[in-house]
This record gives sequence, structure tokens and C-alpha cells, in this order.
Amino acid sequence: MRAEASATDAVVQDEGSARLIDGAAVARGVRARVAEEVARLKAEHGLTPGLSVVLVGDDPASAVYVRNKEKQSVEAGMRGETIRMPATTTQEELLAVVDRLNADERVHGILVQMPLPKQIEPAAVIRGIRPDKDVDAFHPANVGKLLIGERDGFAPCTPAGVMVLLEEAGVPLKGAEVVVVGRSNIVGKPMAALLMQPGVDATVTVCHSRTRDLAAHTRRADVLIAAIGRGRFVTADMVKPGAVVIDVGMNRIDDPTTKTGTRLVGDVDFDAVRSVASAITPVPGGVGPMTIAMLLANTVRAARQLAGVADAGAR
Ligand SMILES: Nc1nc(=O)c2c([nH]1)NC[C@@H]1CN(c3ccc(C(=O)N[C@@H](CCC(=O)O)C(=O)O)cc3)C=[N+]21
Ligand SMILES: [Mg+2]
Repeated sequence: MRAEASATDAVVQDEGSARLIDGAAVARGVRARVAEEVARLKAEHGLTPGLSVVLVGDDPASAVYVRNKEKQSVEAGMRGETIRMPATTTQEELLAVVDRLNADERVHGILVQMPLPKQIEPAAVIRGIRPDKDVDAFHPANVGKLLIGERDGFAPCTPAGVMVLLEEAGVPLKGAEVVVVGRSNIVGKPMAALLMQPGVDATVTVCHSRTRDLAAHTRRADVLIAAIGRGRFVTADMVKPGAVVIDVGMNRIDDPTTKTGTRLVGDVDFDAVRSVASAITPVPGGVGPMTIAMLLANTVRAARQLAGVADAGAR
């Protein structure tokens, strides 16, 4: 099988340079499949999937992410809109907008960009989104469905993107030792749930900031997933030779040699770990682009499910 052949390629790679798992390229492929499905839904069912993103306040990083989400949904042929609200927005005002989107039948996916201003309780907003439009998969109904294996819910975009990367890179997961570092609701916990699914069948260990002798755990990993939120935290001595390393981290650090004076680094010390691992995702260009691609894929599925249109297969 093609997938197994590429896994072998990674293992026989010269020592000193892990194979790069190109998330930007895989994400382009996912977006191309999404665009094809959008075209089919329009042509055969008169259905245009729609994604509405709500941005509260003026956090510059959030503004960039939100612009990319709208741009990529429009490029895939979808209806994409961004609703911008001031930083002084109250929780009631935001919930009123969410309610309007819940009721709007042109809207199939709703995403409220995090983080929110302090006066707004994120849990209340997440619960306000209709679960069948919750393409982030943060609503307790979708979290629960993921854990018990009900397939009509959504999986959160970042861990779902990691699953696609592992699949495309031909990384064997059945019976493999996978160590997830980080236990957040948006990455670590759902990542573990996806890896434990029947049919995936990984053996999952979840580590976190209170784990005793973290390196003893990470060194046993065939696949190491770093979602800690601390720049270059995973060093070469923490990685088993030949392991596959997935870096979910996004940390902006000072770098006077760049134009902006800052630079993005992952949770993995890339240069050092690259000489130990067999395959590794870069930052940027790894998991990040997959997050948005999976958001589009979830929105298309939401549209199909809300309209009662059958899956054409191939997803
Ligand atoms: N409700 C909600 N849902 C989210 O999914 C959500 C959110 N809030 N708040 C913020 C985080 C962050 N996030 C990213 C998406 C794409 C990239 C991405 O495309 N990164 C590129 C470029 C990074 C850059 O250059 O800045 C890369 O890694 O190559 C990064 C981060 C989604 N988030
Ligand atoms: Mg991310």
C-alpha cells in the first residue's frame, strides 16, 4: 500500500534529517476536495455551504486568522462572512448575534473566534451555538459525541487536521505508542479521543505540566504530538530515534533579524529534533494550515447534514 511505502521511506531517511510533513501541501489538497464538493452541492442541490465567523475586539493575531478563514472559504466557492464586533460587546449582544446565525438557513457553520474579551464567558457562547452548526466542535454535545463515537458530530479542526496529516504521511497508528503532551479542550483531549477510536487503535498517553518524568514518557513514543504552548519545549533528548513528531505549537518569539522583529516557533526544538525523528511537521506550514482546511471540510458536512443531502463518498 502507498501509505506503508511512504512510512518506510521516512524510516530509511538519512540520519540527521527527518522527512518533512508538508501541512501546507496537504491542506491545499483538502481545500481542493472541499471545493469540488461545494461545486457538486451547488450544481446538484442548489446548496451553497456558508461559514460565518464572529470576531469580537481587535486582537491583531485574531484579525489575521479570521481574514484567512473568510478568504479560504470564498476560494472554495462557499459563502463566507466575517461579523466584526467592538471589544466592548456584552455577552448578551454576542449571544443575540449567535442566535440570529443559528436561525439563518444560509449559515451552516458558525465560529466565534477565541479569545474573547474578559466580560464574555466563552463557555456560555459555545453553548449558545447550535451543535449542528458548531464547526469548531467545542459545544459539549459535539465533545460528547466524539468521545462515545457518534459519527454525526464534528471533530475539532486542529486534532482532525493532525489525523489527516498522519494518514497522508503513511504513519502507522494501529497499536502504536502515541504520546500527546498537553491536555487542552481544543487539542490534547480531543486528539486523544480521535487516536483511541476503534479502527485507529493507537495506545495513547496524555502528559501535561504536572507529569512526573515527562521525558521518560515522550521517549517511548512512536508518534509524539506536542501541544503544550511553550516555545521549543520538546528537545532532542525527549524523542526516540525514528519517532514521528507533530508540532501543534504556535509561539511568537522575539527575533531582531526579521522584518517584524518576531518569529513563529512551535513547541518543538525543530533543528535539534529533526536529526532524531524520522518525520516532523514544521511551524509554520505544518498543523496550522490544516486547522483552516478542516474548518471548511466541517462546514461542507454541516451544510449537507442540515440540508439532508447524502455524502457523495470519498471523504
Ligand atoms: N473559535 C476558534 N477556532 C479556532 O480554530 C481558533 C480560534 N478560535 N482562535 C485562534 C486559534 C488559532 N488558529 C489557527 C488557525 C490557523 C493557523 C495557521 O494557518 N497558521 C499558519 C500561519 C501562521 C502565521 O504565519 O501566523 C501556519 O502555521 O503555517 C494558525 C492558528 C485557529 N484558532
Ligand atoms: Mg493551532
